[in-house]
Amino acid sequence: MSITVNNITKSFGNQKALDNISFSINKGEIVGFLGPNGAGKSTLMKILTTYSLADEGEAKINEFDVVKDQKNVQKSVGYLPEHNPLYLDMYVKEYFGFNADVYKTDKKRITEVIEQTGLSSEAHKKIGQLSKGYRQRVGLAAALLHNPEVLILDEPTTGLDPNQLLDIRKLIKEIGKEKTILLSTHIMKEVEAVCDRVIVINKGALVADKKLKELRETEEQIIEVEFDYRVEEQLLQQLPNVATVKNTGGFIYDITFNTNKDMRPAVFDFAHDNKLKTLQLSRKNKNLESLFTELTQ
Ligand SMILES: Nc1ncnc2c1ncn2[C@@H]1O[C@H](COP(=O)(O)OP(=O)(O)OP(=O)(O)O)[C@@H](O)[C@H]1O
Repeated sequence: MSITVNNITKSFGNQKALDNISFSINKGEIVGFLGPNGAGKSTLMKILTTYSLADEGEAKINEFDVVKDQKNVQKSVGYLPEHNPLYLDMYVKEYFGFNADVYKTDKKRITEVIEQTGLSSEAHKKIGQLSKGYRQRVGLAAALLHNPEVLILDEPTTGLDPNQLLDIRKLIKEIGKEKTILLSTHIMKEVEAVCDRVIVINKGALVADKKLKELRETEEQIIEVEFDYRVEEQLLQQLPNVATVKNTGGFIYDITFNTNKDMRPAVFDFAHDNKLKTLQLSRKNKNLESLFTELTQ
């Protein structure tokens, strides 16, 4: 296992920031750690990277205990903290040189990470002169410098413009081909774009741990249909697997089904059997964003 979290609990005063959290992450997975503000994401990430201690439970990175074997944990993990603290007066290369000295890393890695994170054109500049997207790249490069197997990224795309956001997501996905990644975010779309699996926490408790594929399969299906005539909603309720029926205006209906099976043919046959004409018929999947809202409400 690359990351193991066993019954971790952490309180600040009488507030429980983490309440008995457990999960494990296999080598090579890219996992989204999703939760609203104050859910406890950063707190757990600080515990995993040895910056903070849990009150109860245990956690391991690459089988090294985060309390008993801190040095090996720090060697195994690269961490991009929230707000990406950087020395703005340093030149990019100078900053990596400084980090390489602190972590006793081979300086050859500097050129490698500059290339890997697409920083070549900016490497001669001061960090303070860089755009936010490039500063994120510097943070990522610094986390990669000692070539760790596991990366822990705390909200790596917050505050980026849409283009920078896409670039950084692409870069993380690329890096994820070689590393295990746990990245925190508020945004379900980000998880969809980058991750294979999502762990959702809310108010310190784990509320979901699913592969994206599974989540998509459990989604409800909504069929939007327009007939040429009014239909009693009760009649539509008789279709198999119907959860709800809603008239959304005119002769248009949103029918929600609790099944993965494509229900468009059943709706089409229903219209035919009831001597109705189908003017339009489309399937909409309940999006993952609304699923997140439900889980964290
Ligand atoms: N050092 C601290 N002292 C007191 N309370 C803290 C401390 N660190 C975190 N907390 C509290 O613990 C809870 C969890 O905070 P945490 O920063 O882990 O949430 P988060 O999910 O990372 O939120 P965000 O998405 O806003 O960054 C919050 O209520 C926060 O105020």
